[in-house]
Amino acid sequence: MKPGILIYGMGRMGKFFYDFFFSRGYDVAGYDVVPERRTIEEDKIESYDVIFLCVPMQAVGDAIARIPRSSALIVDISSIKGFVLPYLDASGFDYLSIHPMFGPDSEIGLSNIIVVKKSGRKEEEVILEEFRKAGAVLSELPPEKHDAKMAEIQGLAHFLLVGMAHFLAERFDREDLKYASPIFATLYKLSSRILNQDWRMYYYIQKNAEILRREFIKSLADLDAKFSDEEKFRKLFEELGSKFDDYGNSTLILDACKATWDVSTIELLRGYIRAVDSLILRLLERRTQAGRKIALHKRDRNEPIEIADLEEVKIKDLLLRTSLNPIYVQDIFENIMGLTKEEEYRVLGIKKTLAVLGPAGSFSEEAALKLVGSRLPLKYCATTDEIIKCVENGSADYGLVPIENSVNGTVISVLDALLNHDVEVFGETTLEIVHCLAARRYMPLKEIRVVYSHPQAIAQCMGFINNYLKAELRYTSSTSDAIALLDDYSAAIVSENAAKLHKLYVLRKGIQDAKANTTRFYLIRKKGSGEMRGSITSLFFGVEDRPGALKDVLEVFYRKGINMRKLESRPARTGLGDYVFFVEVEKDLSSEDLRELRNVTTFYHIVGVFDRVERLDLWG
Ligand SMILES: NC(=O)C1=CN([C@@H]2O[C@H](COP(=O)(O)OP(=O)(O)OC[C@H]3O[C@@H](n4cnc5c(N)ncnc54)[C@H](O)[C@@H]3O)[C@@H](O)[C@H]2O)C=CC1
Ligand SMILES: O=C(O)C(=O)Cc1ccc(O)cc1
Repeated sequence: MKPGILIYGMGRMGKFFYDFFFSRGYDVAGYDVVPERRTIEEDKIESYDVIFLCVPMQAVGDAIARIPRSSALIVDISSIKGFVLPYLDASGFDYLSIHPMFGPDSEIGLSNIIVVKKSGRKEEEVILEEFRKAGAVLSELPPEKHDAKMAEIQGLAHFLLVGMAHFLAERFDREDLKYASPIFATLYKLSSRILNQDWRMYYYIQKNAEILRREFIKSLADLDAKFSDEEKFRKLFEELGSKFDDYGNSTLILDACKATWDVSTIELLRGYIRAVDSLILRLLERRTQAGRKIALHKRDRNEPIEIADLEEVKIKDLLLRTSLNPIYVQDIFENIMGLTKEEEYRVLGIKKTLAVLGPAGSFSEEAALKLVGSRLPLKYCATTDEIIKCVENGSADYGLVPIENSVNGTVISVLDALLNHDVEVFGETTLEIVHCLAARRYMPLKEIRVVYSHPQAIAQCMGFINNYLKAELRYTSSTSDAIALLDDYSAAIVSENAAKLHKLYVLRKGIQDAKANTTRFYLIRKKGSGEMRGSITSLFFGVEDRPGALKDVLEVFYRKGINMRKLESRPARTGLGDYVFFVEVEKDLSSEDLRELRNVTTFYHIVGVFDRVERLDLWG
């Protein structure tokens, strides 16, 4: 069970952690002295398992005194521990003290988090693991060492930046930025970033750095002397250069380079866009490079290369942080993730494909994505016969074929093809079929003049059509044809997946008459390409043309207490009245079962032994 999380103090960091946990599916609430920032009132605080204390450092004593006593775990995120831990120690609460080494507008996945004190509570590990999963690097420092390190890391850095701004304030103005170099522009931006935040936190950071700051000022004076002497200067550069050698090719510099431009004319704006595009390209290369490393790392640990749920969370996270059109942003990032994944498949030598009934946006694709996330390239086929042939001839490793629908019954063509091709069933999955009425724009139902769709989809939605629409019905041979024909006064009946893919507006969802409309799919592979294992067996068999022949077979199942889930008869194609039977039984048939079957059939052919599959195991 995920712990319920209360954010106490909904300012900059509070809002950050609220969004962070919210997008990961936690029950999160916010409380603040400012009533408009609250999502709950004070009397509900007690019901949360974890309280993130996100008030300013000077308010910690007061805040902790006001929090109703409970068994909640407090999480302290303050910048300087010496000022706040005494209050937490005296409070009687269990607490976890961490220092997120990033501001609210930074990326947690590129950041460090220092763990300063742990209480040993189990909620602690859940939270820390969530940070790790997001990509943060966790390290540990006890409180005193933490504060000493922060004097160096933040105290000195902020001092230098504010010092530079202070010194230049009278002699430098914005206009001069047109002369800026990348290094200057970066420093200038960092000073502005600090100076435009609440001064109190920076004051506490400096208060913690007072002694070090004095030492630093003294060392600057010594340095001045070294800077005036060529030999001393050379020596200093060489010594320090060999110690500080992590320069790399920082994108901060790349960013600052063009960001100093005064982008007021159209030519400069065009140039600016070119620079941004090239920056995006460099970043995409880096993302792919990182993906490549992750893929190799995961292969060594025998882990699946991508977890689809994690991608969804990543995209949700991004959408929370932008006011750009979410449909485009989602699309762009799905593509970016696809790009990285393609690279991962390439480095790992994964060429496996899963053949499904296309085109993109089909129900079959939806079922496939449930099984493989986007870990496996899909091959879109025009017919189920094509899928089965692709699997048989090796041009696809796996296939997904619909075997029955709760409304329309067995898919006969698939059944027949399974008997006649060298493929085997190694799993099954089901998909709830939900039809949507979708259009190119939002419109009231009465404005729709034409509805396009596949005859089967229209047949499944006649109740809704008769009750709510006054539109002409036009049949198309596929969902994509229906979508291609749309204009501003027509709608199409399509899956939600297809509506999303084609950026259509979903006017109504779930318009099918039978509210439980489920399709069952078989996962197939080339015959003999894997172990046959599972609790369900599918088989064809033939019987002699005499009374009671089928009964004898069914009796074998009956006698052995083997439950039958499906029975179909198909013409044997050897003459009128000759039949082949297809059954699914709930057992992995033993050699003894098969021996008995042999006695009562003219032939039998096992198509598969399998279980229900939730995720397709790529490494198996
Ligand atoms: N801003 C930053 O870059 C970072 C801040 N931190 C730490 O995070 C903590 C919070 O900082 P920010 O989010 O920047 O502050 P902030 O000033 O943006 O937000 C503080 C929030 O707490 C509320 N508040 C004040 N007193 C309160 C009280 N007694 N009870 C309830 N709510 C109260 C305020 O109304 C405000 O909404 C500080 O301990 C800071 O050192 C840590 C890392 C980075
Ligand atoms: O972005 C930076 O470099 C910061 O320094 C932001 C920051 C401010 C306060 C903290 O306690 C941690 C990080």
